[in-house]
Parts: sequence; C-alpha cells; structure tokens
Amino acid sequence: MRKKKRRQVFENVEVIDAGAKGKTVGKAPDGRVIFLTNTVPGDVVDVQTTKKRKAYFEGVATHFHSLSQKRVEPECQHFGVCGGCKWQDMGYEHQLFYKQKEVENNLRRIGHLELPEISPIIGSEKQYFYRNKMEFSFSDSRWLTLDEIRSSEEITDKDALGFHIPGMWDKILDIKKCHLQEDPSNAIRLETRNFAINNELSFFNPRHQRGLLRTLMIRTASTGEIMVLVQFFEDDATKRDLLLNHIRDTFPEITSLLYVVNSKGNDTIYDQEVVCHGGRDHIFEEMEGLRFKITAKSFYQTNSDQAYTLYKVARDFAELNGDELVYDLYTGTGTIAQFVAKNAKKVVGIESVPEAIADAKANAKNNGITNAEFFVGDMKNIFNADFIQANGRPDVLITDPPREGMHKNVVRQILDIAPKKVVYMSCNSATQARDLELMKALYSVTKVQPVDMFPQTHHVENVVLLERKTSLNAQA
Ligand SMILES: C[S@@+](CC[C@H](N)C(=O)[O-])C[C@H]1O[C@@H](n2cnc3c(N)ncnc32)[C@H](O)[C@@H]1O
Repeated sequence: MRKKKRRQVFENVEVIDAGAKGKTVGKAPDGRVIFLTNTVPGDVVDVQTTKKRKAYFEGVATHFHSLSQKRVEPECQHFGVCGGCKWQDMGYEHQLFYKQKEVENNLRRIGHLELPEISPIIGSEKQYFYRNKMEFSFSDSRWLTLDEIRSSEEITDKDALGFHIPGMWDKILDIKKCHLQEDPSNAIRLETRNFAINNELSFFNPRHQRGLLRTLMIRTASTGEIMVLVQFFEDDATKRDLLLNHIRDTFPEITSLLYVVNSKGNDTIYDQEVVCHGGRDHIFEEMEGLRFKITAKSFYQTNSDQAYTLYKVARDFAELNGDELVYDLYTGTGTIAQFVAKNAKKVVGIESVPEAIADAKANAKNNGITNAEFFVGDMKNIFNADFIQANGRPDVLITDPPREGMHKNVVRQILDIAPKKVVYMSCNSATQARDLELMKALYSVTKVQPVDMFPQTHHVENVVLLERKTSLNAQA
C-alpha cells in the first residue's frame, strides 16, 4: 500500500529571505528551511508544507498574520496564477536587494571565490513593459481561475492564448493584458485569439497533438518595427491565409509577418523553416548608432534599454586600447562583437545558430565594421586548438553563454589559451559561479557588476571581470 503523504502545518513563520528560483524562505521550528511561493520577506504566516526533503521543506502560506512593509500592489490582474512575474508584489528596491544578494551568495557558496566589492546592481528604468519579445501558446484547454469560475459571466474552458500554468504542461492561462511588452503586443494577441475563435480556427491540443494554431511570437524594436510569427501545427493554407491576412490588414504597423508549420512533438522553431507572409523577414534594432538586423531565430537581449547598459559594462570591463584580438563567445547576432569592434584590432564571434551568424555578418557589413569575423558552430566543438591556430590567440575574451553556462571543454580551452582578461556575462549566476570556480587557479575576479534586465522576476544578469594572475611566461 502506498504511504499517504503527510503535510505539516507550521504556525507564525517569519519570511526572512528571497532568492533562488524566485522562492522566499522561512524556517521550520526544527531549523529546517521552508521554501515558499506566495510570500514576501517580512510576512508572518502559517505554512502548509507541500514537499518534505532531508534538509528542507517546500510549502505555501495558508494564513497571513502580518504583511511585510516590502509589499506593493501587483499591477497585473494575472499575478499569482500566471507564474511569469513572481516578484510583482515586492517593491522594486527590495527586488534589487535580493538579486544582489543572490549573485553574491552564488559566487561565494558555489564558486568559493575571493571577491572584490560587488558593485551595486544597476536597476532598470522601465519596471514594466520592458520586454521586446514575448511568446504565447494556444491551447484548447483553458485554465479557469477561481475568480472566473465564481463570476456570473459565461466562460468556456476551451480556447486560450497565453502562458502555461506552472507545473501544467497542457493548461494555458488566457491572458487579457500582459504588463511585460508594450502595445500593440496585447492588441495583436487579443485580436488573433478572437479572430481565431470567431472563425473556428482550432487551438492546439497537446494531449492528442492536433489543432491548427500552436504559438504566437511578437517582437518589438526601439525602431518601431514589429515582427509577428504564428506557428501552426496543421498545414492548412486556406485557414492560414485567412488568419495571417487578417492580422496583416488589422495591424499595418507590423513590418515582418512570418509563419512556421511545425507538426513535430515540440514547438521549438529552431529546426523549422520560417516563411515570410508579409513585409520583411527581419526587423532592425539600434544601439549607439549601430543597426542590428534580427530574424526570427536570432537571439537579441529581451530588454533593449538594459542591453545597452549591460554592453557598456562589458566594454568598460574589457578596457580595450585598439590593439587587442577579442573573442566574443556565444555572440548571437554579433551585437557585443560589433559594440566593441571600434576599440579593438579585431573581433571574432562564435555562435551555434546559423541564421544568427548570417545576421551578424550582414549587420557588420551594414555597420561598416571591417575588423569582425563570425563563425557558426557548437562552442564545445568549434572553439578548439585548430580554431585558435587559424584565428589567433585572444588578448581579451568576452563570453555570454545561455543559462546552462559553458561546457567544460569551453572552460578548458579558455584556460589553455589563457587570455589576459575574460569578461563573463551571465543570466544565471549559479552556473557562472560553477564555471568561475574551474578558472580560479588562473584568474582573479576583479570586478562584479549585476544588471537587472528582468524586473518583477528573480532573474538577474551578472558581469564579472577575470584577470589572469600570472604572465604566460611565468606559467610555463
Ligand atoms: C545569452 S545569449 C547571448 C547572445 C549575445 N551575446 C547577445 O548579447 O545578444 C547566448 C547565445 O548562445 C548561443 N548558444 C547556445 N548554445 C550554444 C552552443 N553550444 N554553442 C554556441 N552558441 C550557443 C545562443 O544561440 C545564443 O545566441
């Protein structure tokens, strides 16, 4: 017989911290940590546990004895259900405080690093409507909130266009207004949803893998250009044209209207053909006089204003004098490479997405940059001794890997070629700290600058400057 899970209740728990994965932290009477989801540091609550492990509990607050002074009213009506902006109920200055603390904790506890004074986190001027890219999912299985169930309005549990409910792969919360991307993002999403419902265009059913409509991506740029990409599951040209023509006619400001037909198990578009239905297949973003062409599969930092702040930090850390060979690992569309090119002798960018590298090359050409070269390949394979032989040993290396951090072969190769300076940018200070520990015999951490790219969430970008401890000759 299966043992029944025993849930425990702890009374009068003070919430004392916030950090990893956006959870807040309290303590059980036996001293064990309780990770909480619906509280703010400073709240005093009764907790019901949902999970018990040797060293910690997970739980939810079931009763609030007193509310924290750090609380603010969330802007978004979907807060608490959507799961997208978990810290919306915490004042922004407190969000920044906990992000800074998280970066420092990770560098100390995971990286076991000797650290200089960490510079105060640079907050984002825009705390809402700061994202330039959003992706919404269609589902014929709509998640109904308690408020919706209780309301007198007649609401269907069918078609929704929005975000996955945390922990439920098939349920989608129908989003009325998202506070992360500026209009016309909300208008485009709502019009697409309503037109599809009114014209009986079917929403995806992930359980049975059927339905016409799968995802909607909206990208906006500071140039005013807008990209919309509709991903279809079923290949029905008549219905596809019906929807796309309607979007095109209703929103003439869309400069790039694209679609993908993807009938495979997952909805990633990286291995799919992107077709242009109207306008161009790309939009342009601008930064410090540089123009960046962005196509559907290319990475671009999602908070454009803070991307500029971040790049300036990286450029300051690199302190180039015009003589250096600079490598830009995980270059995306070559934005950082081009941003520092005028201060370097030559820049070499590497990236795994071929379309992004095609954009990087076109961008460099259009920007009149002649001292940058770009290569496509998986970093752990392409960034090897032959590559260094062919392209030269870098004086300065900038690296900006995805959340998983760098593959150990990449770290090994950096240690092998030992550039004088490494600027390590990361959106995950835990994996960054892990990688830095592998490098600490050869490098000292001399500067640390957290930058907030993602207000209302626990995510934080962090830039670290590593300086080689010994000269190469001394090493040999
Ligand atoms: C955090 S983004 C940074 C992009 C760029 N530095 C920028 O600021 O726009 C990480 C980039 O690494 C690329 N990438 C992910 N895994 C990779 C791998 N194994 N090899 C090479 N590039 C990879 C992604 O496609 C993405 O463009």
